[in-house]
Formats: sequence, C-alpha cells, structure tokens
Amino acid sequence: MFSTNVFGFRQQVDEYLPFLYFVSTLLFVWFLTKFLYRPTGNKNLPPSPPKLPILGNLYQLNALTHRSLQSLAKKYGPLMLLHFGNKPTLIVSSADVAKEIMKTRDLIFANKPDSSVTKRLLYDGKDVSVAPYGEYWRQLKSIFVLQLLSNNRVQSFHSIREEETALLMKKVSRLVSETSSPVNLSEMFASLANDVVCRAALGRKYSEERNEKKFLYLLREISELLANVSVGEFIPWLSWIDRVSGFKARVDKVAKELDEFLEGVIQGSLDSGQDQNGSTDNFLDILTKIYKDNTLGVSIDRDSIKGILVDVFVGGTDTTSTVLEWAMTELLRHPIIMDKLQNEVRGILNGKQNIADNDLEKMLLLKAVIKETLRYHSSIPFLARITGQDVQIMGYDIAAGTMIIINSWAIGRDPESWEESGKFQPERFLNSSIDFKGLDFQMIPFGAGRRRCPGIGFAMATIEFALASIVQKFDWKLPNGEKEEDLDMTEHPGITVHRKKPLLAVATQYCF
Ligand code: HEM
Repeated sequence: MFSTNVFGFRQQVDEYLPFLYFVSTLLFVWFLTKFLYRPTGNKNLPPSPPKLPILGNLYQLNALTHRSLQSLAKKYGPLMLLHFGNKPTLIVSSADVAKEIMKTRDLIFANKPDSSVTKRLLYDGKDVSVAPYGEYWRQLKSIFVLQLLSNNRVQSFHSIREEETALLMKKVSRLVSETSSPVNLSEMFASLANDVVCRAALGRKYSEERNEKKFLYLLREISELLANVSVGEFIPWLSWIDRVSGFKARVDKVAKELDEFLEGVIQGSLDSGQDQNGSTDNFLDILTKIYKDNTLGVSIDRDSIKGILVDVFVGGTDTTSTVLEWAMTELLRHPIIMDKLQNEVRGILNGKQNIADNDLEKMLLLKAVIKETLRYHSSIPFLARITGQDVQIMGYDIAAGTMIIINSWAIGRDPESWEESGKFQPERFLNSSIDFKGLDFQMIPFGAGRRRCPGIGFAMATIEFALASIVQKFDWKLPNGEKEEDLDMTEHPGITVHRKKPLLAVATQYCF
C-alpha cells in the first residue's frame, strides 16, 4: 500500500511537472523581489544586516540580546534597521541617536509597543508602562509622580527601609555566627527589594516566612512571561505554536490568578475604610481613595489600580535587587574600591548604627559606586518605543509603526561616550555632573523623556541605604579563596539582566 501511494505520487508529479516548474519560477521571482531586492523608492533607510525569509534578523540574536545587538551595531552603526520576523525594528546604540528619539522628537516616540502578553497581564494597557500616550496615561503618570513616589512620600518610607535592612543584617549576622557558609547575597537582595516594595505598596509583606508564597510565585511568573518571546508576535502565521506549546494557557492562568489576588487585596482595602481615619500611607490606600472619592479629579477604575500595582512590583523589585547584586559583585572584584567605600561609610557614620538620610548625602563614593553600576550594568537593557508617524532620524526615513529598541546597556558601555568604558571605575563620577536622571544620554538606566521611570527616588533610597549598611557592618570576601578575576560574571537574560549564578560571599562582622 505504501509503495502504491509513492508511485501514485510520482505519477502525479510527472503529470503536473510543467505546472510545478511554472509555480516554482513564480515563487523564485517573488522571493527575489521580497527579500533580496528591496524597493526603497526614494527612501533612505538605515543600514541593515542581511535577513532571512520569515525569521528576518532573529537568527542573528542570541539569548543575551543586548550583547548580540551591541555586536551588530559595531558593524552596522548606532542606528540600524532590523526585522524581528515581520516587524521592522530600529536599533539605537548611541547617546546622540537616543537623545534625538527621547528628547528632540520625544512626542513622536511617546508610545510603547504592546503585545498580546502585555495586554493580558497589564490590564489591556490600563497600567502606566504600556498605556498609549494620551490623557489617561498623563493622569496615571501624575498619580505616580505626585502621589505615590513624591520626595515626601519616599522619605516617609524611611522606617520601612530601615526595618527591612536591619532584618537583612540580622540574617547575615546569624549566618556568620552559626555557620561559616557563604551568604547568598542575590537571594537576600531579592527578598529585601520585594519586602520594601510590598510594604510600601500594600502595607504588609507577602514573604516566604508568612507562608504566602502565591503572590511571590505570581510575580516570578509575570516577570518570566513578560520576558518571553511569543512566536506569534513576530511571525503571526506561527501563532498556533503559542497555543500548542502551552504558552498562551500559562499567560491566561497567571492573568486570572493575579486578578483574583489583586481583587481580594483591593476589596480588603475598601472594606477596611482606610480613608476614614486618614491613614493613607501605602500605595493601595492612596489608590483606593482616589478610586472611591475621585478627589484628584482623576477617575480610575479597579483595573487601573491593578495595572498600577503590577507596574510597581514588576518595575520596582527585580530592578532594585539587580543593582545591589551587580554593585556587590563589582566591589568583590575590586577590593581596593571596596576598602575605600568602607572607609567612607564607616568614617561618616563614626560608629553610629542608624543611617539617616543626611548621612547618605555625604557619601560621595557610595553614590559614585551606584552610578557606575548603573552605567556598566544597566539593569533594564532596552527601552522600547514605537513611531506614531513617518519621521526622519539622523537623515534616515523611518516608517510609522516601526518598533524602536534603545540599547541602554550598550550606550552605557559606548567607548565614544566613556573613557575606558569596559572598566568599572566609580571615581569617574566623583568630579562629574553626569547623572542617571535622563538628561545625560550617555547613561539612561532609568530611561528618558516622557516615559522616564518615576521610581528613581524610591529605588535610590533603598539601594543607598542597603549598600551603605552592608559594607558598614561586614567585611566581605569571595568564598573558597576564589580570585577576584575568576568570579563568574555570566548574565541571565530577562526583562532585567541579573547574574546567572547567585552571588555568594563570606561575611565577617566588623567590630566598631
Ligand atoms: C533600580 C531600579 C529601577 C530601574 C533601573 C528602573 C528602570 C526603568 C526603566 C528603564 C523604565 C523605562 C523608561 C523609558 O522607557 O524611558 C522604567 C519605567 C517605569 N518604572 Fe522604573 N526602574 C526602577 C525602579 C522603579 C520603581 C521602584 C518603580 C515604582 C515603585 C518603578 C516604576 C516604573 C514605571 C511605572 C515605569 C513606566 C513609566 C512610563 O511608561 O511612563 N521603577 N523604569
């Protein structure tokens, strides 16, 4: 039966041979026109590496996309046009081009690309980070800037930072006195960042100790799903792969569980009537008050509250712990800088156990170490935008709807902007006015322009406090006599780029 079928097939082929020749010639011509000959008309397109049918330039990227795009940019320049599947994508890798997009032409590039995954997990653009630029986004952003993350509000969370950092120090002390095992700093920083954000956002912790792992699990899932590439996004006719692989079902499950969790949290806040006793010191209370009373003249619904809370957790936890993780990694690799930093911190505190905000103001090397960490290890490697209209950038024609990826990781390491760009040298910031607030485009770890991160003050307060405490109270070295230059620096890809292997270090209590 099998051979008959083969024969039958062969016969059919012979019969239809002239027709098949005709069709394949047509396909060949179509292929040439579509992929090899690119009709650009009078358009001046940015340089592009060669692309493949269907995949476009996806085949040239590896898991550490920020690094593969940096390599391509070395060959094709700071503005190149790639195709991710069928999506034209402009890759920006220099401070000048980034400034053109996020400052000079900010308005044209004020929108963020969305995807089926962000829509599902971020309440269909009702959060701030992917909401279309317009009145709704403006209202939400002003809630972030003026209500949730104002300077006064950040200061009011001082006791949360103090208590949570003290708990971390206690954990380290206990480990030091009870065992000689190294401290897993990556794990400690992750739980510190999570607990600080949780208390500021929801007024309480949802940590492992309290046996409330569900929320932590959901947060981990969201970060992973947002970092994952949905095949259908870039190659629409392959979107069935997302269904067959179970990716879509996983997104739906997490979205549903997250919604149930956040509904419960919001209802709890509404039921407890926080607004009546005037105690509105966590984000949830502030948001439910705005929702109920419409006091700010801003109307938000329950999905807006949920979207904002997801932004706070996704935007504020992993980012913060990643900065701490890379800062300690670099300090362990550079013992002389570690020594100088400890002298500065211990000198300013002069035996005092509690760190006040004005002590931190005096710690110039501490600030320089954090800046250098943000330059060298931009924790969110990419800033994303989408063009609203046809536009010219640096003399090149960019079509409406083109996705823009600004490689802020590569910009922070660009030798055109930085001397000895590949070296960790915090001292470069001691006599420099360059900052990370989005005005100096050679360093944009928090983004820039209208879409700039509103959480800089909150994040810096947590990072400075934790880093000062940890180098004040303990001396640190690598475990098992490991040499500084042998410390594994491999990165793990994701929305934030953190260490692949957890950072382990041996602590010794410092005697005051
Ligand atoms: C070290 C910590 C942090 C880093 C490195 C960081 C980085 C960033 C970056 C790169 C962006 C995109 C900016 C752009 O596209 O121009 C962003 C946006 C955002 N971040 Fe942060 N962030 C941090 C902490 C926080 C915290 C603590 C919060 C809130 C509590 C937060 C909330 C947000 C929000 C809501 C947006 C979206 C803004 C918009 O689209 O208008 N971030 N962040």
